[in-house]
Amino acid sequence: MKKDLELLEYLEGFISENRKQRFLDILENRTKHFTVAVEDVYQMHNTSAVMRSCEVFGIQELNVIEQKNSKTIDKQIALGAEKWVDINEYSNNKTCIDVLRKKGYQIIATTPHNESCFLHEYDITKPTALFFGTEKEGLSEDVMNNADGYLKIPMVGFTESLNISVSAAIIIQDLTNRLRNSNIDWKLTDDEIIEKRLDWTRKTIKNIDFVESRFNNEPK
Ligand SMILES: C[S@@+](CC[C@H](N)C(=O)[O-])C[C@H]1O[C@@H](n2cnc3c(N)ncnc32)[C@H](O)[C@@H]1O
Repeated sequence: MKKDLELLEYLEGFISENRKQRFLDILENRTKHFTVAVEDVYQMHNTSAVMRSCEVFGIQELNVIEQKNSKTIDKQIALGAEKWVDINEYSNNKTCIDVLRKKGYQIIATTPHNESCFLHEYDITKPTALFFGTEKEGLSEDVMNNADGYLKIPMVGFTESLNISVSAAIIIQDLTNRLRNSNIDWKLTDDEIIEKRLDWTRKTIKNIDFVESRFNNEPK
């Protein structure tokens, strides 16, 4: 971590004060208390729109399960969000569930069908991984059967469901808003903040490889 801090200090010399401050301000609002997982969402624009909502509302990690398709991100829809959100990719839904459980998340399947919990009644105390499914089939049986709970946005119209990215935006906005107004310890740790500052600063400097090699070759 000491070396990371020295490197960060060095690299921050190559970006503006405004940029540095913007990173700090945004990181103040980032959280890993909630994470989002999308399962086999073959339409790239939907995954990209979900990622954009994660970025805008401060969710730092997006988990992408792709058992059937290869490309997941449409950069024209993501509008650069892919640069600031961490994407964890999985080729298997069970692995994704296992990894997230080990990290301490409860697995919550979002679904228009199951009425076990309405969005506004959801207890936000525990770290939660929110799973979203495809337009046609929704979430797989694997995820539905392994979930610790189900979450539903109440609907009063004729149509059976919302679009995945619309439902993700509604759920993420509601839950992160409640989180920010709670006493829950939801912020990134100091070490996580340093790691992201380093990552984002690296992504901002054009000739980063050259700049970093100069730091590494300097006598310490
Ligand atoms: C178009 S819906 C899938 C509909 C699919 N025919 C089904 O039976 O689940 C796509 C995804 O959006 C989310 N979703 C849609 N409407 C929702 C609602 N009212 N509450 C919670 N999630 C919803 C779920 O993650 C769902 O898997």
